[in-house]
Amino acid sequence: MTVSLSLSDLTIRFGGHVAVDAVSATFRPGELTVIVGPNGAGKTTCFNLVSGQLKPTSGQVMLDGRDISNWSPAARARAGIGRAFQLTSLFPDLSVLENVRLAVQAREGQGASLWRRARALTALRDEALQHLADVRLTDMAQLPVSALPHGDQRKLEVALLAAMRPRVFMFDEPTAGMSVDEAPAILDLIARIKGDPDRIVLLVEHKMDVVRALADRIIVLHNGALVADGPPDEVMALPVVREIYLGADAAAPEAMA
Ligand SMILES: Nc1ncnc2c1ncn2[C@@H]1O[C@H](COP(=O)(O)OP(=O)(O)OP(=O)(O)O)[C@@H](O)[C@H]1O
Repeated sequence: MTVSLSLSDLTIRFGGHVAVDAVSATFRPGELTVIVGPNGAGKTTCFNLVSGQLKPTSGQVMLDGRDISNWSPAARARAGIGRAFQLTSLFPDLSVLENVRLAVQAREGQGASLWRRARALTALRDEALQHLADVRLTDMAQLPVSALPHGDQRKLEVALLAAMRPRVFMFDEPTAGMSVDEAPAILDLIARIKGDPDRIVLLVEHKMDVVRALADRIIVLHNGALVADGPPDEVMALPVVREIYLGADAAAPEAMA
């Protein structure tokens, strides 16, 4: 079934503060949408509402035509909404490869008979190795997760997400804290994922070079509200967006980099 995801008047209040304010948007498969906005604009809160860490005060998150606004994060993950794992939820003493293999196995489920499962172990391992190769972590496969440097931990988070094969991929600043040498591994993988016509990809990102490289569409949040939504060139040229990023004396668009 083709995946569909939409937000309808999505709103959350924390006391008197409206962190996400009546946001409506429909996301299309085969499209990568970047959510941008200044610090405190509501980007991460919006992600939390989609992945289930938060429930809206009003409005809906709709997946495949069903209102999932009050579903748990686990139920949403089973329905295909995938957000990068926090490494704290992994098995830190197991190897990098074992962790990815377990993620692939979890996706495949436990239905097969014992001998078929035994035969499938090689296939699971091969797929896990491929996910590691995709984020250029092959050399780290045998290390315990706890021994990975920060940048490699971020890569592993993405490899684990890819192993789950979600229908909606959610990346929250996936290259934050990475060196310039490390980031391309992640960006190349996201570029490949967004080429899949059956996946929706959502990205929260501050770095404008990453936004430019990957975005099919940009949504701008400001004070919790959606103030712009459309193709990157059009959105970045809008006076309201230039004002948010640059102040009233908006200069050339390059200054947004
Ligand atoms: N659990 C919470 N309780 C109270 N206020 C919250 C909570 N979570 C977020 N907020 C507030 O909601 C607003 C939006 O925060 P959010 O983290 O979503 O912004 P953001 O756009 O992701 O910012 P950044 O780019 O700095 O990560 C902020 O004013 C924040 O302080």
